[in-house]
Amino acid sequence: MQSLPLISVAGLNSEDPAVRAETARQLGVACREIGFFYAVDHGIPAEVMAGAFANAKRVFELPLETKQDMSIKKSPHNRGYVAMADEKLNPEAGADMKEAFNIGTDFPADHPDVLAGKPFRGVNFWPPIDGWREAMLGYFDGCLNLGRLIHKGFAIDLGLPEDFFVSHLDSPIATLRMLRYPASAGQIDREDGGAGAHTDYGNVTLLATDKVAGLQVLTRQGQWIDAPHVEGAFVCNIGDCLMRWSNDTYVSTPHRVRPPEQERYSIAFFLEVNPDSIVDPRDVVPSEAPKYEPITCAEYLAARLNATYEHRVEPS
Ligand SMILES: O=C(O)CCC(=O)C(=O)O
Ligand SMILES: [Fe+2]
Repeated sequence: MQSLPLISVAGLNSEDPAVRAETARQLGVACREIGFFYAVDHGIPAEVMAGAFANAKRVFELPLETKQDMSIKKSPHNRGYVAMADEKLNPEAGADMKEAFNIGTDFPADHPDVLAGKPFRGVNFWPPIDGWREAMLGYFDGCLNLGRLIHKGFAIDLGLPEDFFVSHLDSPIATLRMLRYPASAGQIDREDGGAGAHTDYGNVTLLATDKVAGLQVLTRQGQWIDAPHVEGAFVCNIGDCLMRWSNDTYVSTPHRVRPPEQERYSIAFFLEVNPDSIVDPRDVVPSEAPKYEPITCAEYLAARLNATYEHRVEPS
C-alpha cells in the first residue's frame, strides 16, 4: 500500500542552494505523483498548533444560536459558521456530517477593498471568546508563512525564479477552516460520510489533524489509502487552481473523510493567491501548449464555491 511522502520543508530555508534544490525536488515528485505530502520541520510550534485546536473546540461549543448569528450565509466572502449537514463537498453523495467555521484574511470594515465590495475582501465574524481572535490570527499568519515557503519550493521545482510566487502572495485569498466531525461510524454507511470525496480549489491546503482517523486519499491507481495523523506534521495537498496554473504538471487529488469512530477535529488552511493574480499556464510552463485560458484567482475561486454552496447562488 502506498503512503504519503514526508518532507522536511525547513530545507527550503537553507542558505545552501543544493539543499533548497533537493527539498524542492522531493516536493515536486510528491506534487506530480500523489498531490499530497506531510510537511515536517515547518517552524510552527507544537503549542501554537495545540492552541488552535483548543480554540476550534471552543467555537463549536458555543450555543447553536450564537453560531448561527455568524452564519456563512450572511457573508458573501466565505467566512463564518457552516452548520451540521449544511455542506455537500460531493453533491452526488449527500450531506457531510460535519460543522465548520471559516476565517479569512482579516480586513477592517473601512479597508478600501472592503468598502469597494471586492470579492473575498470582507470582515470576519469573531466568536465571543476571550483571546480567540488573537490566537487564531497568530495561527493564520504562521500557516500563511508556511504556505509562502512551500510556494518557493514549487517555483524551484518548476524551474521558475525562486521568487515567482512572491508577488502573487502578498495579500492572497486564504481561509482558515476549523472542522468538527461528530462520532458517526456505524451510523452512516457512506464511506465519505464525514466529507464527500472532493478536490480542493486553491493552490495548496495545509491541514492539521487530531489523532482520530478519517482522512483518505485516492491514489492514481484508484485505491483509497489512509492519511493517518503524523504528530506535528501538516498534511499538504495541491488544489485545482495550482493544477490549472501548472498546466496539470501538479495534480489535485480527490480525498474524503470517513465517518469517524470518535469526535474528530481538523483545521484546514486553504491558500490561493492574490484575488487579481492571473492564473495562466503560459507563465508557469511556457514550453507546453496551454490547456487552460487565463483567469483571475478570484474569478476561479468564486466559480468553484458557487458550485458547492447553494446560498452563494443568486435566486433567479
Ligand atoms: O478534515 C479533514 O481531514 C479534511 C478536510 C478537507 O478535505 C476539506 O475541508 O477540504
Ligand atoms: Fe479537502
